[in-house]
Amino acid sequence: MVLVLDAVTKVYRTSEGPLEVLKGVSLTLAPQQTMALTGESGSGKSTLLHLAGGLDSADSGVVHVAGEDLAHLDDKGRARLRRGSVGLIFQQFNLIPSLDVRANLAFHAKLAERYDTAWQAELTERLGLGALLNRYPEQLSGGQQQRVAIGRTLAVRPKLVLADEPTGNLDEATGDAVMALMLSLVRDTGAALLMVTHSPRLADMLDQRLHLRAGRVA
Ligand SMILES: Nc1ncnc2c1ncn2[C@@H]1O[C@H](COP(=O)(O)OP(=O)(O)OP(=O)(O)O)[C@@H](O)[C@H]1O
Repeated sequence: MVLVLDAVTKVYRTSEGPLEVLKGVSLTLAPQQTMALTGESGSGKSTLLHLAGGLDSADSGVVHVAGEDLAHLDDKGRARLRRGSVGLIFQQFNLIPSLDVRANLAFHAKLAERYDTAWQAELTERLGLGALLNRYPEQLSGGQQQRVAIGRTLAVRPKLVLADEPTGNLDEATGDAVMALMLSLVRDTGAALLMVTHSPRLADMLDQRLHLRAGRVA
């Protein structure tokens, strides 16, 4: 399994007192499996994604990513996992403004020492970025920026891709095109995908759906 969550709980401390956001969530994701995470606003979807990506830690329960128990990793270990095994794609594209498209695309792969010229060229072509390599993020449309963000993530060939409303900032036609590209690339690399979405239509494009209701699997 690429991702295992077992009886995971998460409580946020707020000024109004403790807020129990995840109340014992379990799921497993095998290589090449794609899963949509749906649920109302506030049901805990992003929190779950952050725990799976080692961006935050659970209060109880087990989170295993690519065979590693996150509770046994220190900050350095979690950072290593995020660089190598886990790819994150967010609604905001989070490109580096001072780097051109070519350098943005290569950034994570170089950090992780996984830069592969042939794969980089294939990603550039399949994402339709060949003519844009010398541009800077501010000179790109939203759909183009998200294609760069997807290429940057998949350049590393992560085992697990975590995506939070990856097409949430795009119009429907652009979003659908970006989604189709992301799915075909994820499937070709054999990665598993966990994607938060509000859209039942987008959820239907994935193999499975997990619905959260008030911090529990519904
Ligand atoms: N760092 C935090 N501190 C306190 N409360 C938080 C924090 N992050 C999230 N919350 C609260 O936890 C609950 C779940 O948030 P989360 O972002 O996981 O929901 P979501 O299902 O992803 O929602 P949306 O669909 O609106 O993005 C919400 O009530 C939110 O206000």
